[in-house]
Amino acid sequence: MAELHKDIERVVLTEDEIKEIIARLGDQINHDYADKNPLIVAVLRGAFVFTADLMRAIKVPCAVDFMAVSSYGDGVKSSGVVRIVKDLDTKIEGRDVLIAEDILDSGLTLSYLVDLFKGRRPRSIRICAFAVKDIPNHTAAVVPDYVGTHVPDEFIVGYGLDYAERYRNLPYVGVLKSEVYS
Ligand SMILES: O=P(O)(O)OC[C@H]1O[C@H](OP(=O)(O)OP(=O)(O)O)[C@H](O)[C@@H]1O
Ligand code: HPA
Ligand SMILES: [Mg+2]
Repeated sequence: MAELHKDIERVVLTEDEIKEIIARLGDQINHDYADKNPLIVAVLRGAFVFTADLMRAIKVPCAVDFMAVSSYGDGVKSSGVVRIVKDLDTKIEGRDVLIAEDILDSGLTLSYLVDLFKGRRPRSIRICAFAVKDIPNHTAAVVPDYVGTHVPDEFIVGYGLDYAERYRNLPYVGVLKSEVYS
């Protein structure tokens, strides 16, 4: 277990727990895409760590492309507006698209991307979310096809997830001490 960063209140997912999640998601995807050649779309920046691990657990032929969007900026709350920073380079018409996302929180980012991609006429479109935040009395507009784990309704960092671009490099997921952002 890596040494705990001084800004982390507590660990939510250890490195070992993350490994188990990746192995399970890989098994599910390998089963469901056995005769397919999916295009994995990593949603940058947050999903780059998760996607790199997930790709190595996927044994079927697959390709990867990157879509960079941003809605949180340097804060802990969504701005409510999803900004495209970088679009895909791949034409997705007729492709089996699998979106790899680090976290589904308000659901705004994923519902925006699904709507955008649907207009490009892929053969299928599915979502693999590493973490889904359990927000009381909130029903997200999208339901992922593959869910790594559920996380509590707190701002978390690590394993690709940032606060103001920091902490993405932590190998575990943890809750940030509130004094860091308040
Ligand atoms: O469900 P939502 O409320 O839309 O939140 C989830 C999105 O927010 C984060 O991205 P962010 O905008 O912080 O960009 P980043 O990936 O570059 O950190 C995260 O990586 C997801 O993409
Ligand atoms: O809890 C979170 N942490 C980091 N980035 C995020 N983007 C949405 N929710 C979160
Ligand atoms: Mg972010």
